[in-house]
Amino acid sequence: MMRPGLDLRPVPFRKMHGLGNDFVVIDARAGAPRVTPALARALGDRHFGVGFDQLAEILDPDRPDEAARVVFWNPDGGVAGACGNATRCVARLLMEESGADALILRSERGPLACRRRPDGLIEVDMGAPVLDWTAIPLARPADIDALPIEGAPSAVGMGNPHCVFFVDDAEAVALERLGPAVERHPLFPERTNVEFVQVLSPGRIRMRVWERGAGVTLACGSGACAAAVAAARRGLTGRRVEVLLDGGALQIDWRDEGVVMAGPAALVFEGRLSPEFLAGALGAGAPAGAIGAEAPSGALGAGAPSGAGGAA
Ligand SMILES: N[C@@H](CCC[C@H](N)C(=O)O)C(=O)O
Repeated sequence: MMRPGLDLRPVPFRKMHGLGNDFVVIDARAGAPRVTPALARALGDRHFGVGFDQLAEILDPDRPDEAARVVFWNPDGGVAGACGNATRCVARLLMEESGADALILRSERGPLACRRRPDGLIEVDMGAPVLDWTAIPLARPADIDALPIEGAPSAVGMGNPHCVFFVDDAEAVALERLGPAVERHPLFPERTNVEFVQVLSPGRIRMRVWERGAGVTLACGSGACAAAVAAARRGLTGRRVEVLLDGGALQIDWRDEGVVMAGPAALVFEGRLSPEFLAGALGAGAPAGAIGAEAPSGALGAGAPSGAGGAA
């Protein structure tokens, strides 16, 4: 039921995916109202909302050489510092909009150079891996190539934390049981994404993933980058690998300039969030500048990072 006197307008959105890692994309450029943690949680509900693994919010750039800023929300209402698959989706949209074959997006972790390859795949330089325990972050000093956790996983940061286990058979891993336990392991003060990796050959790995703030997903771009870095550091693979995920394959190349990921980006549908849904999602109201605010001002709404234990 809509609150009396609340004037909400439908909010356009797109549904996209990269290898089945699915996203709602909201364009909040040009002073359009901002996403709030409450909206992200309501919209992320696959029964009462639209459902997504992440919500990508596109914002105006603050540098002339960049196309846009992008904020990634998890369905728990927290903000993630990186999302490789959603970065490709946003890059595809903005390349189609501008006609360019290359552009720079900025996320919480910094600039991300994106380009469309001749084979149609979208390539993103995800930046250098974070290998310093304080920055991943870990709660205390530890060997990042053999953490003091059963199974001796690796820790790698890609703008978000990842805990990578090497296993003999990725299909046999009890992801739904182990994922949530490792996500909240005390060694990871901001929680962590969890990857289980089976090395198939020096150029190919199989990976299954449990995402922080989202659960089991069909693919994770930053996780594939982290897994490739962890495997190469252990000498199990070269620096160029194909990563086989439940939703398909990503190509990862750990170069001097950064970890470069290539994969598809698909548009599924476009829609509009109804005023009725927005009123229910926003409950007692939204802050100025946010979707559902009665007098949008363009002010930035801020969500707590998923790592800070969820959003307000
Ligand atoms: N699906 C993403 C990663 C999403 C972020 C993650 N859940 C987090 O909280 O860090 C990807 O493709 O990288």
